[in-house]
Amino acid sequence: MAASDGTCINLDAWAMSPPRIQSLAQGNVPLIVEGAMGLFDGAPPIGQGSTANLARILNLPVVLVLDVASQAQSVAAVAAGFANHDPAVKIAGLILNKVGSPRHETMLRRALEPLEIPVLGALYRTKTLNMPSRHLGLVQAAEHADLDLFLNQAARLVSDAVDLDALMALMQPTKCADVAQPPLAPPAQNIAVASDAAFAFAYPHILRDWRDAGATLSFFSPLADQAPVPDADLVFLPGGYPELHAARLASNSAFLSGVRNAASVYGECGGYMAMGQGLIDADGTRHQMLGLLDLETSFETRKLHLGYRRLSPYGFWQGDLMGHEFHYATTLRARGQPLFAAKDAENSSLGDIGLINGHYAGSFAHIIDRQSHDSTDTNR
Ligand SMILES: NC(=O)CC[C@H](N)C(=O)O
Repeated sequence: MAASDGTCINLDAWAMSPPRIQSLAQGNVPLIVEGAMGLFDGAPPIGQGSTANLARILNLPVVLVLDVASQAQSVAAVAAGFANHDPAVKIAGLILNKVGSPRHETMLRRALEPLEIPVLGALYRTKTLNMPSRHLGLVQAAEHADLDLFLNQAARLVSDAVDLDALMALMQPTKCADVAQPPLAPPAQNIAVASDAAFAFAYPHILRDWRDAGATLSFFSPLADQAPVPDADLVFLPGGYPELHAARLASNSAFLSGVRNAASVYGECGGYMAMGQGLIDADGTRHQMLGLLDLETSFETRKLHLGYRRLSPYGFWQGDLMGHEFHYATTLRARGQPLFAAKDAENSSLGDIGLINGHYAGSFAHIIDRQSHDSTDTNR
C-alpha cells in the first residue's frame, strides 16, 4: 500500500465470489496483483483461493518470481513445472530473485532459454531489500523508521534490474463481472474505526463498501489515547498487535472510557482481545483491557491458528459470512453467548467461536465477505 501510494485491495478467491472479485478489480489503472504464498497454495483439498485460482478468475498473466539463491540449471525444471501444472494459468514471464553473480545469472538464463518464457529481470542478492519480520508477517510499513528510503532503494534496484516496459506490455484486460454481487452491508450508520500500529488489520475493501453504502466512517488511534467520536453508533476494533502495546492501551484513559461509553462495539482478533477483561503479554504480565466481554486472552501461551472460516452468526451480523483466522494468541476464558458457529474451509465444524454481550460482539475471525450462493463451489 505504501509503495503504491494508494489503496490496495485484498482479492480473496476463496472468500469472494468470482463476480465480486471481478468488480473489485475493475478500474482504469494498471493492476499488479501480488500473490500470497506459492502460486498454487490455497485451502485444502485442492488449493482454492490460491493465486492461480485468482489468475483464472481475472484472466491474469502470471509473472513468477523465483528465489534462485540455491540453484543453477534446476531453475528450468522448477519453471517448467509451474508453467505446465495448470493449462488455464499462463506463466507470462519470470523474474529471478537473489542471483549471486553475473556468472550465476548467465547459467540461469541459459538453462531457461528452451522454455521460451521471457526472463524479465534478475535481481542480485542484497541486504538492501531485506524486510524485517515478526509473528504474522512483515513488520508493518508504518512502523519502519525510514520507509521512504527503503522504497526508493527498492524502486531503483527493481527498475534497473527488471525490464519494466516488457512487464507493462504483458498487461491485458481483466475479465468483467456479468452479474452484480452486493457487498457486506455496513453494520451501522456512523462507524468509528480504531486505526494505528495496534489495530491495523481492517480490510480496505470492507471500509470502502461501507462508505459506498452511505455509512459515515471516522478513525481514531487508541495508542495515541484518542476516543472514538462520541456520536458513533458502532466502534470497530480491527485486528492487530494489542499484545505489543498492552501496557500503553491499559493506561490510555480517553480511549478506554470512549469505547466503554460507545453505543456498540465490534472487535476482530486483536480488537476482540482488547474487548476482554485482561490480556497476558509475552512476558506473562496481565493488562486490564476494556472489559466489554467475559474474555481473557494470552500471548504468553501461543499457538498458531490459521485458516479460512465459514461463519454463521447467532446475532450482530445478518447472513452467513466468509472469513479467516490468523493469530497466535490463545483464549484462557471465554464465557457467554457465542458470536458464530464456525466451519473450516473443508466444511468441518469448529464449534462456536467469539462472544456477544448485548451491544458488544467479537471473535478471533476476520470477516472478508458475505457468503454468496456459489460459495460451496469446488472452484473456490
Ligand atoms: N490477526 C490478529 O489480529 C492477530 C492478533 C495477535 N497479534 C496474535 O497474533 O495473536
